[in-house]
Amino acid sequence: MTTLQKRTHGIDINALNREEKPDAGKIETCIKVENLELFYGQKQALHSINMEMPRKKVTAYIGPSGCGKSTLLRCINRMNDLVDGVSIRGKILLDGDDVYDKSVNVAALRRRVGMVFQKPNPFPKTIYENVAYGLRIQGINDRRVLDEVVEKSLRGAALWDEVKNRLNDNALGMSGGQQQRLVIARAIAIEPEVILLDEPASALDPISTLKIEELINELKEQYTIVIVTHNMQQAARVSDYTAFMYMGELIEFGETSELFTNPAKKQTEDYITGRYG
Ligand SMILES: Nc1ncnc2c1ncn2[C@@H]1O[C@H](COP(=O)(O)OP(=O)(O)OP(=O)(O)O)[C@@H](O)[C@H]1O
Repeated sequence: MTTLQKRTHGIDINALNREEKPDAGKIETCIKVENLELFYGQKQALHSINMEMPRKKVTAYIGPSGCGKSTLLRCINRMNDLVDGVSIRGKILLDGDDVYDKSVNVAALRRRVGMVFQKPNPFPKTIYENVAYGLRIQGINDRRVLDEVVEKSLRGAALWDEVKNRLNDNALGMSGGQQQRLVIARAIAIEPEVILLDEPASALDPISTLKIEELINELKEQYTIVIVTHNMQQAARVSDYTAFMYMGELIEFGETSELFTNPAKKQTEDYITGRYG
């Protein structure tokens, strides 16, 4: 083991040296970021970001507080459009089409790119209606269709067995970890292509965190996942690719196993070995 590996703060390097490299097989780009710059008013929060996130893989954004991780994540489904005074230059291509193109229907984009936030945000409705919500607003009210989607989505979010006998209970009565999986079920019910997770486990206890991490591992069979996390161990455990950001710049992007064991940049090494951040 190299000195660097010893210093990577408990990150299980052996787990990273997976036999199956993420690049085994064909890698297709799902999301391509080209020269992306973002300003909050006069303040520049993202500086010429370029990266390609592979399809059906997990990409993690890491970096110290305020480096722009959430800002970059929120560009992918244009959540930043809702912030006053934001201006954005550059492109984000989803399957080759620029999400910032004038012709893009933002509601349709957000159906393709679901999002889960740090704090679970179920609606004050039943468990069933939380999951059915996205279909209902598309005008789908056929009970058989809804039943099927609700069950499939709750199974997909590893929650079905825990809630199948209480689907009509209010979702606000669930534990935080269950609520977060419910919100993931709500996101997958409308069959998005991409799921954005903004620190999805930071408000949860260790067991719920583990469940979310296992779930992420299962979800990448079907979805392209981008996750913001403060927790480097979590990035190392759940992601195939990692982007290290610092002060609005993308410092390094690559396979997680490579970035954590053999970072190309001194700044990345300093961060993952805990010298700053
Ligand atoms: N709505 C906003 N208006 C103005 N400035 C903002 C806004 N949101 C974020 N910023 C600023 O943009 C920069 C990047 O913030 P962002 O939240 O993207 O960073 P982050 O890496 O996700 O941080 P954290 O890990 O603390 O959540 C920070 O300087 C922040 O203060």
